[in-house]
This record gives sequence, C-alpha cells and structure tokens, in this order.
Amino acid sequence: MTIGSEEPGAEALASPRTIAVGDVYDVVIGRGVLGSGAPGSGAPGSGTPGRGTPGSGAIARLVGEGARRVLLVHAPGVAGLAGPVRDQLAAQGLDVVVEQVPDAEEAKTAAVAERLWQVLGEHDFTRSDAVVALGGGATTDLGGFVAATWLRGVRVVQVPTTLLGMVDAAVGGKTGINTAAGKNLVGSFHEPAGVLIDLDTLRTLPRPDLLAGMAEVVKCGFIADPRILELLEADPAAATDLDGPVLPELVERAVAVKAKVVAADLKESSLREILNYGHTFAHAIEQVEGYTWRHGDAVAVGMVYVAELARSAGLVDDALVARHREVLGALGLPTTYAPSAGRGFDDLLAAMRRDKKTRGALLRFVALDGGVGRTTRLEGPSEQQLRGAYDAVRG
Ligand SMILES: NC(=O)c1ccc[n+]([C@@H]2O[C@H](COP(=O)([O-])OP(=O)(O)OC[C@H]3O[C@@H](n4cnc5c(N)ncnc54)[C@H](O)[C@@H]3O)[C@@H](O)[C@H]2O)c1
Ligand SMILES: O=C(O)C(=O)C[C@@H](O)[C@H](O)[C@H](O)COP(=O)(O)O
Ligand SMILES: [Zn+2]
Repeated sequence: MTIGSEEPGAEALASPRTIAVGDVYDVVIGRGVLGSGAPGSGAPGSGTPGRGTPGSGAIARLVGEGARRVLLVHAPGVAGLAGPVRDQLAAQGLDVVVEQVPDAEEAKTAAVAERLWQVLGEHDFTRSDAVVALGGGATTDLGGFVAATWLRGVRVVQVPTTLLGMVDAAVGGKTGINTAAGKNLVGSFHEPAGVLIDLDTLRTLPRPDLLAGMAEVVKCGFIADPRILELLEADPAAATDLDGPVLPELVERAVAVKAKVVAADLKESSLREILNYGHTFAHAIEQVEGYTWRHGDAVAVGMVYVAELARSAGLVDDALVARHREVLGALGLPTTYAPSAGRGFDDLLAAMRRDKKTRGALLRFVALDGGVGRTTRLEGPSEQQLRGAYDAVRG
C-alpha cells in the first residue's frame, strides 16, 4: 500500500482537519481543539459552547447525548489538563469521575484495570455512560481496554497527548494491557467514538517522548508513505518544531496511513499487520528490559532489526537498510540495542515467539519487499538469520 504524496496539505493547520476512519469514527487534528486550557490553546471554554464543534463541547459531543457519567482516566503527565477537561464536561451536565493512573507502562496492568472497574461499579456506570482517556499511548490503551470490557463495552473517547498517542495508539481501536508473559497480551479491539488531537498539548511533552513518537511516524513512512521519509530527511529538526508546518503535516500523514489501514482491516486479519513493522523485536526488547525502554525507541531498533533480517532474506538491498539507520539516527532515535547484564538473544527469541503474529512455531515478521511502501511477511527465518540481525543491531 502506498499513500499518495498529494493527500495532506502542507500548511500548518490553521483550522482543524478531520480524517475519517472508514465510516466508523473521525480523528480531529488541530491546535486548541480541546478548548480546555491546553498550553497555547487559549482560555478554557474558548470554543463555541455546545456539543457540536471542536472547542469546549467537543469531548462531550463524542461522549454521546445519552451519557450521564464519564470516567476521565488521565496520565500523571497531564494532571494539569485533567481539571479543565473535567470542568468542560461538567459544564455540559455530565457527572465526571477523575482517575489518575500510574505513569507509562505501569498503567497497563490487570491491577490498574481492576481498580478502574471497581470505580465504574461504585459509581453505577451504565452502558450509556462513557470513558475518556487523556494521555499517552499507555493511558489510551488502558482506558480503551477498560471501556471495552466494562459491561462488555461502553463508549470511549480518545484524547492523546503524546505524539505517539496521536499518530498511532489512540487511533484504530487496539486496546490492551501487559502480562508477566509479554506486551499487550490481553486486550480487545474496541473502536473509539472519536479521537481528538490537540497539537498544543505536545508543548509540555518531554523531548525524549516526542522523539519516541517519531519512530511510529517513520514506520508509516517505510510501510506506506514515502513523502514522510522525504520530509524527515530534508530537515529532521523541522520535524519536531512544534510551531512549524512540518510536524502537523507528519501527524496528518501518519494518521492518514493508520486510518486507511485500520478501516480496511479493523481486526487485523491481514493488511493491518503492516502497522506492526518493527514491533516483533521491539516488544521483545520492552519485555526483556522490564519496560525501561520507551515503546517508540524500541520500535526504532526493531525496524533496523527487521530491515537486517529482510536483507539476509534477499528482500531489500544495503541502501534501504542504511536508509533506516540514517533517518532514525538523524532524528536522535536509537538504532542499536545493548542488552542488560544477564539478558540476550535467547530471552528476545522467547519473547518474539509470543508475538501475536506468530502462528504455532512459525515466527512471522512484517518486512519490506524491494522498496518503501511494499510490504510482505517474512516467515520462519532460520535461527542463524535471527541471530545475524541481532548481531547487526547489537550496540
Ligand atoms: N493501541 C495501539 O494501536 C498502540 C499503538 C502504538 C503504541 N501503543 C502503546 O502506547 C504506549 C506508548 O505510548 P507513549 O509513547 O505515548 O508513552 P506513554 O503513554 O507512556 O507516555 C509517555 C510519558 O509522557 C507523559 N505525558 C503524556 N502526555 C504528556 C504531555 N502532554 N505533557 C507531559 N507529559 C505527558 C506520560 O505521563 C508518560 O510519562 C505503549 O504502551 C504502546 O504499546 C499502542
Ligand atoms: O494498530 C496496530 O495494529 C499496530 O500494530 C500499531 C502498533 O504501533 C502498536 O504498538 C500496537 O499496540 C501493537 O499491537 P500488538 O498487537 O503487536 O500488541
Ligand atoms: Zn507501536
């Protein structure tokens, strides 16, 4: 699949853009679309009152007319934004229960999900009520999972506040938590009622987290949109400039890739696997390193790993492998992995065997086949190939 370079505009989002995920829901991208005191978004309630437009009523509209109660689940990093969002929802007549969840992967546990189920029960949440998830991918994965499982499914509105959440995690309906055995091993497909991306929320995001999000943008470039790679290569610094035109274009392009893929294959029966490019090795790093690695950083290394694997299988040439290292390296993303003491290839291989793309004993990787935007499945590589790629990314 290749996405045409003419699709998203290059201007810096003077007004919000809407990208439809099929006919299932919309992703709204803009500056100040939350209208809730996000840095740079103007005063709380600066949007048009009511549940119809981006601004003060946008989240409430997505929560739905029938809702009386909302569980607002938020990451610690956006505690300052949770208050204005709560006030905005309360101003629309909703009873809002606010729950801060632990940071990053600490949130994606059965214990945290259970605590939220308990809160939902204590407050008599019914099927017409809703969950709003405000934070990075860990929060939207958890919030989405709790919404998917409460009463077998209530509405969830995803409000991502990290770059990675915006371009990837909040879009597509994959929700889940980790278990001792591995990453995202328990979860559900549960489409959001809508996704609201306010680029102004990125102003408080620590730079390493912003860069980690860029890895998923790069992924979209390699699997589907060569223009993304051209933009990054032309000026890597511009990509992370919050005030420039490049970042909004990259967000739009990556969301467009994701929306197109998931709309065609909501539950990952085939095509959607391409969004897992680099993830087989990435999830193994995350688990083996006890979730001390950012997901995006691990995905960066994982893409180099699978590019090396693809080269050993004769699918891609040296130049395409080098392009992976160059574009990721220019952004400041890792391209090598040095395992912690006592950990190594055998641990990674065991983790990769539990990857969701594995079928029985058959390890399966998403790989490029001949060029950017041309994906295939590399199945059953030999242990020698797997080790060879490992040696090639070992720092
Ligand atoms: N469901 C999917 O399709 C999908 C896709 C990609 C990734 N993911 C998951 O997403 C997770 C990674 O997401 P992430 O990179 O957003 O990490 P994250 O959710 O851990 O957030 C990173 C850090 O940023 C903080 N934060 C969030 N927004 C902030 C803001 N605006 N200002 C200041 N701090 C802020 C958080 O508190 C956290 O400390 C992983 O668990 C990954 O598996 C899911
Ligand atoms: O949306 C998808 O599909 C993806 O694979 C996107 C990935 O970036 C994301 O990290 C996802 O959570 C991985 O899914 P998993 O099924 O491998 O756990
Ligand atoms: Zn990912």
